[in-house]
Amino acid sequence: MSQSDADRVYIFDTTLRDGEQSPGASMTLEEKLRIAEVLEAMHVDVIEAGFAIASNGDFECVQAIAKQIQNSSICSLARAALGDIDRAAEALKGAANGRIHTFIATSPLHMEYKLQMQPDEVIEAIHKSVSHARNLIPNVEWSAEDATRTEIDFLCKAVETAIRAGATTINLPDTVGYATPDEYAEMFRSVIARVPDADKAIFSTHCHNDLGLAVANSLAGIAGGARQVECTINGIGERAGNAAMEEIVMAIKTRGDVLPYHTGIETKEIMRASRLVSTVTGFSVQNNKSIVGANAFAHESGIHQDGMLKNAETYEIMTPESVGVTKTTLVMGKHSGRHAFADKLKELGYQLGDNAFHDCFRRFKELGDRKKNIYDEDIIALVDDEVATASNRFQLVRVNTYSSSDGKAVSDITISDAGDDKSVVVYGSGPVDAAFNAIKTVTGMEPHLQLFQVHAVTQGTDAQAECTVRLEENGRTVNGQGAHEDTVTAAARAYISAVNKLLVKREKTAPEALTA
Ligand SMILES: CC(=O)SCCNC(=O)CCNC(=O)[C@H](O)C(C)(C)COP(=O)(O)OP(=O)(O)OC[C@H]1O[C@@H](n2cnc3c(N)ncnc32)[C@H](O)[C@@H]1OP(=O)(O)O
Ligand SMILES: CC(C)C(=O)C(=O)O
Ligand SMILES: [Mg+2]
Repeated sequence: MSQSDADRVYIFDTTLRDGEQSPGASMTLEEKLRIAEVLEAMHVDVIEAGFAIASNGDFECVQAIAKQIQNSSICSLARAALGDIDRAAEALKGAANGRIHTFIATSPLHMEYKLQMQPDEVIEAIHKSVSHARNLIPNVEWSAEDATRTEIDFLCKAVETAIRAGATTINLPDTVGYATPDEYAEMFRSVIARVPDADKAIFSTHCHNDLGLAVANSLAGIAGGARQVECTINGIGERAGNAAMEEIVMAIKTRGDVLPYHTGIETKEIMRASRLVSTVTGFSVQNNKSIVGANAFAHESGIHQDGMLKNAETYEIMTPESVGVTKTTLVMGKHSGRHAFADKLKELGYQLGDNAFHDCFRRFKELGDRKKNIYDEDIIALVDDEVATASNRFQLVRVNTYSSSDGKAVSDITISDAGDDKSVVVYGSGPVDAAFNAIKTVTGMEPHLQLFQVHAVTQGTDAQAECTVRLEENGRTVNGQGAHEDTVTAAARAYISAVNKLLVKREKTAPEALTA
C-alpha cells in the first residue's frame, strides 16, 4: 500500500503530563527521563514532558528531557497566562525542537464557572497567549479544553483566532470523555470545513476514557481530518485515563484496509514502554488489556490452542513479535485439549506411548479442575509420576485422611493390587504416618523409612507437592516419588512407588533370579 504524507498520523505522547495526572502516578526526574528515552526509541513525534509552571520539579523535568532527547519534539503545557508560557519557553530552551502547548476552556460550563470569563474575554486570551508563545518559539499548539461540549460556532471562532495568532497545531480535546465517535468525527469535519486557513494547522485529538471510548473516538477524529493523536502508554491519565497509544498505533497498523493511515512508531518497543510505565507508576496492567495485557497473546482453550498450532492467524490478528512480546503462550489448564497437551509434552522433551499419553492427559484434566494455574513443573511432576508408576503392581486408587491438632489421624485408603482394589482404615500419629501405616497393611510390607521429603513444585497454596520417600529392606534401598496438590496423596504415591521398586528389587535378587 502506498503511504502519502497526507495519511501520516503524528503521535503525541502525554504519559509524562496527562498520564502523570492520574492520582498516585507521580514520577521522579530520573523515571521521567527513562520513559522519555523509550518514547524516543519508539519514534514518538512529540513528548509532552510536563507542565513547567506547576512546580520547580516539573520545570526541571521538562528542562532535562528537552536537553536529553534529540529525536522527538519536547513540549510543555501552559495555561493562557503569560507567566505559564514564559516558564514553558524557559524550560524548553535546550530543546532541539521545543513546543509550547497552551490551552483554555471554551465550553459554556467551564467559561462561566471555572474561568469566570465572558466568551469575548476567552477569545482575547487565546489571541494574547498564542501570539505570545509564537513570539518565543515557532512550534505552538493550542487546545480548546472541553471542546466536545463547546458550541460549534464559538469553537470555530476560537480555532480561527488561534490559527491567526500563529498556532501550528490545533487540539480539540474530549476532556471529560463525553463524545461518541460519530460526534467527534463530525466536530473535526465541521471545524476544518468552516475555519479559514484550517489547512495551516495540524488538527489533533485528545480523548479521555470516561465512557471507554477514548481509542474509538481518537480513530474517529482521524477519520474527521485530525492528523495528530494525543495518547499515553497503557492509557494512563486523568480519571479513567487517556487513549492508549499502543491500541491506536496497532489498530492503524493492523487494519490498514479500513484505516488507511500510518504512524512512525516502532511498534516492537511497545511492550518495553508498557512495562516501564507500569513499573514506574505502580499501576499494573490488567491481564486482558489489549496489546500489552498478560493474556493478549495467551490462549487456554483447547479449540483455540489447536487452531493456533495449525495456523496462528486463526486466533491472533497481529504477531506478538510486532509489539515486542517474545512469543504466544499456550496456557495449560482445564480448557486445554489433546493437541496442546501433546505439543507441551514435546516441548518438555517427553515422548509417550498412546496409553501413557491417555493416562497423563486424564490426570492433567483432573488437575486442571482442581488447580487454577498449571505450570510446566506441574506437568513434569505429573508425567514423571505417571510414567514411573504405570506398570506397578500397587497403584493408589484413593486416600482420605482425617487429622487433628492433638496428634491423632486416620487414613482410609484404597490401593489396587494388580487390579484388585483393597481398602483399609488405619490410625497413625499424623496424616502421613496414618497413610504409610495403611499402605503397609495393604501391601504386607514393613520396610524401614529412611527419608521423607516434601517440596512445593510451584508457588501458591494450590501448588503441587512433590514427595520423595526412601525405603530400606534387607540392605536394599529405593527412592519413590509422588506428586499431587494434596500433600498426603503425594506422600502416599511416593511411598507406593518405593514399595513397587522394592518388589522389583526383591524379584531381581531372589535366588531364582540370581541363578537365572
Ligand atoms: C484538562 C487538563 O488536564 S488541564 C491541566 C491540569 N493539570 C494541572 O492542573 C496540574 C498542574 N497544576 C498546578 O500545579 C496548579 O493548578 C497551577 C500551578 C497550574 C495553578 O495553581 P494555582 O495558581 O494555585 O491555581 P489553582 O490550581 O487553584 O486554580 C487554577 C486557576 O487557573 C485558572 N485556569 C484554569 N485553566 C486556565 C487556563 N487554561 N488559562 C488560564 N487560566 C486558567 C483557573 O480559573 C484558576 O484561576 P483563579 O485562581 O483565578 O480562580
Ligand atoms: C490540557 C488539555 C489538552 C487536556 O489535557 C484535556 O483537555 O484533557
Ligand atoms: Mg487531558
